Amino acid sequence: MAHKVIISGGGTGGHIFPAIAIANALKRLQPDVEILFVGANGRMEMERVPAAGYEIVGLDIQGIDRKSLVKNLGLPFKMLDSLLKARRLIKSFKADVAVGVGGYASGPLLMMANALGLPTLIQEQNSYAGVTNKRLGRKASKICVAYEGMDKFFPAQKILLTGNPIRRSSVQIEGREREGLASFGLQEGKKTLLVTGGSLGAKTLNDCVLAGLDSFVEQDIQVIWQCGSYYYEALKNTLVDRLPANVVLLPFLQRMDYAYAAADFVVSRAGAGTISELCAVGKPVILVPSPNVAEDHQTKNAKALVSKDAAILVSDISARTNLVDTIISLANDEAKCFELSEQISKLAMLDADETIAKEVLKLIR
Ligand SMILES: CC(=O)N[C@H]1[C@@H](OP(=O)(O)OP(=O)(O)OC[C@H]2O[C@@H](n3ccc(=O)[nH]c3=O)[C@H](O)[C@@H]2O)O[C@H](CO)[C@@H](O)[C@@H]1O
Repeated sequence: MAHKVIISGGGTGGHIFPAIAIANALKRLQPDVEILFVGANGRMEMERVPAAGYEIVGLDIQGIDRKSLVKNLGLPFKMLDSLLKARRLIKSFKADVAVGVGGYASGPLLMMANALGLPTLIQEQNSYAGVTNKRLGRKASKICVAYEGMDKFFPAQKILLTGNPIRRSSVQIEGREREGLASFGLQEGKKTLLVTGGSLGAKTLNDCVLAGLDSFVEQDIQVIWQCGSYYYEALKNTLVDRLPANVVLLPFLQRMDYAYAAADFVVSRAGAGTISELCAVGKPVILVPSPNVAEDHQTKNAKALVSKDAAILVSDISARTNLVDTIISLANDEAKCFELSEQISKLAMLDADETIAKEVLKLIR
């Protein structure tokens, strides 16, 4: 009989894309495996997962709103409702195993899977585990992590250092530079910078790029500027008639492989998935960690690289004064670019998707 795997979680690309990478690897290893995704209604996974060819069911669950306590009043009811729906889903799908990748839906789904005695696997992308994953870790059968030292958060005997699963298509850049540049309408032979604010975009990076446009023109640096869907319209309107020809402004990059292939160097938030991809493509990067994430985990992600001379860190608070200068000095420092590229490549863990998929299948057996 075909094995049945439930994969739950989402909220942002940082949780969704690893989940899809695990699903793809499961399918490669065992083509008749049946996979059901469980996400949170209204969140990005409800679009991205079907686009990747998988079925998804949504739970009515949300995170704690730290700004408005009133909005949290309904949370216990939503949690209860989600737990009951998770129970129905696990039973009707006849799941053999549940995988949690973090994000709102993985809490109730994995809690219920544990209560029903199903084996569970957690994939923690960051170098710092959040509250939900720490709690789920106590009962999980296996915990796949991407950074060393995670026994601070999880029982050591359950941990497996696998790296973050990445979509293989997003890092296949060999021989694609010309195609990548052409897809953005950019020229060959010029320095090209990719700016990415993670799956949602980043206001600090957008403000810095906006302020640096004249400098980039002056330095003849081409820019692929992924600003995030939320910020796109306002930026497009601000820049109407004055977006330099060497700058391409986009809300979201459908082809990360093209962007990575075209770029000589990168400025990025320090989301765990983007970092894992940057290790795989070996591009020099300046990381500007988001200060708006739980336990400041992006700074910890970034420092794990900086401690190995594999990235430059500019804090969010100093970015408005320092980032453009740091970009320009890196653009003109070939030796530094070379060193960063060498060091970051050493951290690549390319088979995380299959290693994790094998662990999932082992739990069934
Ligand atoms: C604000 C926030 O909560 N950020 C978190 C979120 O980041 P975020 O959702 O930004 O995720 P990551 O940086 O980990 O990964 C982004 C993913 O989106 C893809 N991508 C991105 C931009 C684009 O235009 N096109 C595209 O396809 C990238 O290729 C990558 O696979 O999850 C990460 C993993 O748990 C965390 O480390 C981050 O702190």
